[in-house]
Amino acid sequence: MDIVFINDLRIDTIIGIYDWEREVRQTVSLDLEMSSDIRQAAATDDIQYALNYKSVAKRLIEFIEGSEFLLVETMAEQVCDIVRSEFGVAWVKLCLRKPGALRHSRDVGLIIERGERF
Ligand SMILES: Nc1nc2c(c(=O)[nH]1)N=C([C@H](O)[C@@H](O)CO)CN2
Repeated sequence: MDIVFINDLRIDTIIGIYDWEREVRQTVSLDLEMSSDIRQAAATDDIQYALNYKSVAKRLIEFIEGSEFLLVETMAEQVCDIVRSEFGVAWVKLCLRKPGALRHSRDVGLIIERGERF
């Protein structure tokens, strides 16, 4: 299985359960691994046969900048839904970080995998 990845995609958004978090935008960081058979893109050298990481990033930036989730769990599920349903990705692994959210820790967050790994 081939993987197209995006690391440390940083996006400012409203996220969190506390009152102050509903007022101040915070940064979340996404690492994404997406299954993609790269052979046709490699054989043709044509972007139309590739999973375009720029298009994925643009869509996720637009989505997350406009969102106001309470939990990182909800954001993570919806990000994976978008990647799978809009970009035809069979399997995705997402690490979503919320830097500075917990005192004494660099970041917190979660790692989820959705779909079938071929
Ligand atoms: N499992 C989770 N735990 C917590 C979350 C969350 O989204 N998922 N959120 C918070 C607060 O918003 C926190 O990030 C503020 O410091 C606490 N725990």
